[in-house]
Amino acid sequence: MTVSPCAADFCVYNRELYQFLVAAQRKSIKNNSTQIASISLEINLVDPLVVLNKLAQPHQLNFYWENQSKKEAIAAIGAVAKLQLQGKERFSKSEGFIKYCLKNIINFATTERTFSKPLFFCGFSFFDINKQENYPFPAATVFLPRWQIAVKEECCILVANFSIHADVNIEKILQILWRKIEIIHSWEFYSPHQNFQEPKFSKKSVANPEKFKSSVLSALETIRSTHVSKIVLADALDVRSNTPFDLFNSLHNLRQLHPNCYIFSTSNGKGQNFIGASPERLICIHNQQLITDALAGSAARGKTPAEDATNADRLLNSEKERHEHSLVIDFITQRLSQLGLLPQILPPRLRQLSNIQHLWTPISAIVPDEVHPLKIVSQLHPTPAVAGTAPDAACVEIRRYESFERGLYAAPLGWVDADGNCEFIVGIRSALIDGDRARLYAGAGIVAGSDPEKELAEIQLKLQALLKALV
Ligand SMILES: C=C(O[C@H]1C=CC=C(C(=O)O)[C@@H]1O)C(=O)O
Repeated sequence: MTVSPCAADFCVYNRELYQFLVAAQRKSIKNNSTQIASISLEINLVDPLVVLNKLAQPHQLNFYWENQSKKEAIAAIGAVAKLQLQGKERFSKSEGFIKYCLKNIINFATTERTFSKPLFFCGFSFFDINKQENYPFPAATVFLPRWQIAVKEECCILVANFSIHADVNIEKILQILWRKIEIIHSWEFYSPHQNFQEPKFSKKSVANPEKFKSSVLSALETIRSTHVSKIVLADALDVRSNTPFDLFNSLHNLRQLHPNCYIFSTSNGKGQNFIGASPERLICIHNQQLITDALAGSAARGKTPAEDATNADRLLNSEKERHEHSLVIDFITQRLSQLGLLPQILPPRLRQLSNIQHLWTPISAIVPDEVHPLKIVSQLHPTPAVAGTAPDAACVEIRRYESFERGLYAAPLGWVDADGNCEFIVGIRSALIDGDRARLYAGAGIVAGSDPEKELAEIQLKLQALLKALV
């Protein structure tokens, strides 16, 4: 067996770690409560997606997150603590659960680097309650993973979380830890291959194109005759493959095809996964500095630089697209102000993706200590970018027009740490994968002046970008 320099360094920690775990066990016995020992170590550089692929078991919860522009990727595998629930109070109950867990976490950190603390991974559904009885994900899932492997700018940190109580064997925990690091290090030079095969799928739109266009016409009538000024209508595409979908290769394709989107995946521990490549950040808080995106209003990328510039120009100057966009800015600034924050609207710009471009206005604010990230998530979700205006009334229309359960589509997905840092995206451009079946989702904002034909084309463009990655 070859011992890498990094592995040799770990022996230095062995004694300290042993003492740390013994102290955690004493505390657990004294308080008559389970403690969570969270150990963070810098390890050799591995690709978290490779670790996810090799380590994750279908019966475990897991989570994958990647942002190439920030040089960040995280894989979270297994759960030492989890909460799954539904209902109106799902955000506040999730916040309570995280705070409760944090009281029992004791940290052993050998590094102060980014992602050296345990993160709580969260996945919410669009609605408080999923009406489809057998929808495979609950309306809220929060978990503290057993293994968290994160890369930030070429530095790889492993966080291992262990439940400690009177009966655990400390020597065995250390053995499990060192053995796991050894295994993870053996994947150091492993990199996935790009794998764009000719699709062998059968495809079926859940609502056929004619039905979608007629829903747009009805939505326009609602907009004309009521106080609802925007409704985001989505469509779902069901795809069936000859063989089970390969999650790992699909995620790898997504990150190749959409380098400036957030690549994500979350599993329910029962074999179903929800994956995607989202351009939309709901909130990111780093050292109390919050940033959120107003993202709405779309145009295709051009096939030539000249066509691209014309499309961009048309988008920037379209009254209809700017109105659709401004509804999102107004809502976000209003909701942040209601929380006592002072939102600053940054200059508008374009968010240009591989196949589509959007109007984009980042909004920033400082978050006081007492405002938990999930409070902000609950205030912002759903924004008019994915629901409409006013969101509550628009949601009633969405339930009326869409024949499928949105589930995790267009809902908050992300992580929170103990210091109030977090990042949540909106789960758009996404798919629910179940063996050889996938359901792909995409939506478009309908406002006065929307053309059913163009809205359908926008949705198809979004679905195609996702479909291309699935293998
Ligand atoms: C609801 C989706 O996109 C939203 C985000 C950006 C642009 C949008 C639009 O122009 O309609 C949508 O509001 C989706 O892709 O499923």
